[in-house]
Amino acid sequence: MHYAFLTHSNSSHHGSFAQTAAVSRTSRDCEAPEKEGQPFCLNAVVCSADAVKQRNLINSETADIRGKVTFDFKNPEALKALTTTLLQKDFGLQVEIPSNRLVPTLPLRLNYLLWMEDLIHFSDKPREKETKGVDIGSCGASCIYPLLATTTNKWKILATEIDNESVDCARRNVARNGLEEFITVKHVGAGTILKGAVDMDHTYDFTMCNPPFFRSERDADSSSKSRSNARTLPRGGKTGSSSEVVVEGGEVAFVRQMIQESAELRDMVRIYSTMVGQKSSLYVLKSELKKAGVASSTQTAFCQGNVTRWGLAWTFLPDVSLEVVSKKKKKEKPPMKYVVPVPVDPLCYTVSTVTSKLKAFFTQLQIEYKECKGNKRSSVFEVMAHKNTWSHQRQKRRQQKKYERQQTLEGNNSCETSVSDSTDTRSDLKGSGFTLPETPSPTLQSLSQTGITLIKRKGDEEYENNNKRLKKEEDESLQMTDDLLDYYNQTHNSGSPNEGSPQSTSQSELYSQSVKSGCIKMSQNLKINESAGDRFEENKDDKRHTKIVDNIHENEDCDPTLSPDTLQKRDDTSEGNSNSYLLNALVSVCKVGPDIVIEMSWLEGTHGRDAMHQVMQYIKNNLKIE
Ligand SMILES: C[S@@+](CC[C@H](N)C(=O)[O-])C[C@H]1O[C@@H](n2cnc3c(N)ncnc32)[C@H](O)[C@@H]1O
Repeated sequence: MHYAFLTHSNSSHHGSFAQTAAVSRTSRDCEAPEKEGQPFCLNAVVCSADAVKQRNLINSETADIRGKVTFDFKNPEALKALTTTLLQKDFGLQVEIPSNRLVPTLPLRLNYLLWMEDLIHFSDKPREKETKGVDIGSCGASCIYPLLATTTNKWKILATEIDNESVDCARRNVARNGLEEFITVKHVGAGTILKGAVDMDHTYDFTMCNPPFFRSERDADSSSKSRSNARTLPRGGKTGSSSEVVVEGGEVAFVRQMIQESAELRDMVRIYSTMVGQKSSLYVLKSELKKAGVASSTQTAFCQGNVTRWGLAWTFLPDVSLEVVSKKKKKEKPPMKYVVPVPVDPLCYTVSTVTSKLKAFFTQLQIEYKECKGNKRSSVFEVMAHKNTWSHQRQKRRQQKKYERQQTLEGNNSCETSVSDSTDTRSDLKGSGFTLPETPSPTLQSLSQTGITLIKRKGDEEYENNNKRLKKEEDESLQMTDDLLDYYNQTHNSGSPNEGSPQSTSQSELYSQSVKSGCIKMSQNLKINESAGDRFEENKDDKRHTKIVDNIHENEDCDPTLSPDTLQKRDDTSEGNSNSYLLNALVSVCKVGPDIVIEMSWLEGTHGRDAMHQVMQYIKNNLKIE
């Protein structure tokens, strides 16, 4: 007989619970594909379940026609025997569970504890201090959370419970495992959740709670009509007394009271948390948290097989950033990495030097940043950008130069037809007989932006070469624009361009021809790159290609003669509104062996990961340590 054991595979920094943890499925379930987004992977750890057999968990009547024996998950006695067997086998715990009490399913309990571990870890609690927590009103008869938490982490737990019978049984379970030094079981009155439970002379690292979810016996009955039709019936049998799972007002009322009491206790506890049984409750409770004025909060989903529960945590301490924990876990793709090159003076090659440079860039680019962590070996920031300040850098610089030049001219020249801006220059030039191509530069601009920052793909030589050539040609052509303007300004200031010398005509013709041929070449290149892009995207990501093409069109509208301000305004308006982030990412600077590595993990943003790539490119281009 083989059982599928769940192994936690996506968590945890300390690697505790890396051991096989619990059984929750039959071997038949094990063959079923995992649910999408499920944070656990089912490692089919094959184990001989002699102990399970010995305790008659296997109902031979449930053997199918091929003689395959299955586990009877509907049978509360079988569930109880399974849980106690696993606690013994995997954690060395001897646990008694009375027949009329809740049988804890281990994967869910472990999920919650692992999340708690992560929260504590990221809350930067000093390592040397022992971890003290409270298992509020949910120690139950088994005292499951305190037993697991102390066995695996040596945390000290105050476990509270209102039910007399459960309190007695929980105390026996603690004593049976010799854990009195770590766990205190406290009998509390029903009217209080936190205030009457915690010791006012102490501070705690966390509180946790698996509250009664239901407001009535009827709700608790899985076969009742109150259950939505969209939900499949639970596979497991019902265990537990109504006093354990039912509370007036259901979980929302229970947790609401908990939040209100936490607002009074505030900093006495670093992180408050609770499990939530229904997703709909989360929305209500999150607004309660807002009302209570918490400093930060986070939520997560515990997915195990068919059952999903949610975790909600909050803090009143401003230095505990819970959002970062959930965001860190949310990131689906590996972070972007950049190994900072060693400078001439290796003494400057430190995390703090790189960190200060990054802070300066963020300030310069108007990217908000919040330092989450900082020490000699690493620093972590959460960065938020509302607008794109890093694109069009070259264009903006060039525009700025032109402006400055024109301003100098205006200062020097009282001529009526002085150049006021590049658009005027264009029309003046037209009138003057110079042939300025109608809109050469939009194409160039579009190439500048699409070709360089958007079309670029790793590893495709043809692509890289095209981009390099585009960049070179663009530089040349734009340089010519500047030269032409210079030339025009010179001739214009010294008289009418119509009176230009043969030299001026030949220069303008030369210019016009080169720009034209540049444009033709570039449109060809654009096509080449587009088709290379097509090939690249064919089996990959159609959206990406659409995006490239969209950007080409968007950029074709771009007038190179726009003022730097107008350019910026255009960036601002095209890049989303003030309520949404264009980019929200985590940036870290870490010492990894001899290297200093900058990592960027995308969290969210209206422009996807492109914005993060662009900011990283900006850093690469500009980071000079000396
Ligand atoms: C859903 S059970 C959870 C039991 C156990 N922690 C587990 O996860 O299996 C909820 C428990 O909270 C207890 N409880 C309900 N209200 C309480 C309160 N105000 N203070 C303390 N315990 C309470 C119930 O008696 C019950 O044992």
